Amino acid sequence: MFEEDMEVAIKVVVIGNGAVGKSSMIQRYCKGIFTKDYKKTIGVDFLERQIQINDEDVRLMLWDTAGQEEFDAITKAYYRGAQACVLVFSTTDLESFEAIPSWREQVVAEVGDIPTVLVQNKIDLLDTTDIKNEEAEALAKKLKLRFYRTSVKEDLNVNEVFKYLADKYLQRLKQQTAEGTEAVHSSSNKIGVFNTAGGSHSGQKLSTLNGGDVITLRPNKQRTKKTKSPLSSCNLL
Ligand SMILES: Nc1nc2c(ncn2[C@@H]2O[C@H](COP(=O)(O)OP(=O)(O)OP(=O)(O)O)[C@@H](O)[C@H]2O)c(=O)[nH]1
Repeated sequence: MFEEDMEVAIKVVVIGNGAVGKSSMIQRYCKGIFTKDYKKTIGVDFLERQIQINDEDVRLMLWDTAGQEEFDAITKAYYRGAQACVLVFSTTDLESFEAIPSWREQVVAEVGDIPTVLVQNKIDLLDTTDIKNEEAEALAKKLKLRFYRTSVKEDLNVNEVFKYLADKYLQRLKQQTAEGTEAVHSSSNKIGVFNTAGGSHSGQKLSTLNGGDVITLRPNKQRTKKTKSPLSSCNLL
């Protein structure tokens, strides 16, 4: 479907109140680890992982935004250019559940209706929850979002969340391609393909990564035919 040697890169923002497990989820997915310590995210972190969806190489760039209000101004800027979104609340934090509609509104206001999932994390602690299953499901239905229950601690359903998003994103991309849409977009909230040549993004300008104004499609000269370990492409930037 896509030209050979093209690589699809998707900027995914992981959003939700503080301490719901956003950083842990990204670490689990990209590095395969879980730590009990809570270290509040300051501003924004970014990890990446490469996966294959139907023989297509997809690079997921996972942006970890702080859930704390004091970082609002910084994190808002990082929504720009997001192409998929994980909205997370915690099984043990009713407020984080109640905050989901406003997080969703904020995302839609910044980047439009991008592929999004609703995630209830920490389901290993279901015994202590004040959030009823039916309520969570009703919210997902109301927001028209796929709903996953995860335990980052037990490594439950984390892969599924990101696979679903990548799938959904590719479907939309293919649909646009089939409709003859240009793959170069001038608006940050449209679907596009990043030029990922160069491997790590640390040298790139943030304006490009952030969905600055232009997302271009170019050959990725660094791509090899070798099969990579899924965890080998994780870089902490
Ligand atoms: N029991 C349990 N604890 C978890 C799970 N996921 C994360 N935690 C713990 O929850 C705490 C907060 O996790 P973080 O990943 O730092 O939360 P965050 O959402 O990134 O927090 P901010 O950076 O403040 O936005 C940590 O102590 C984690 O170890 C889980 O699935 N189960």
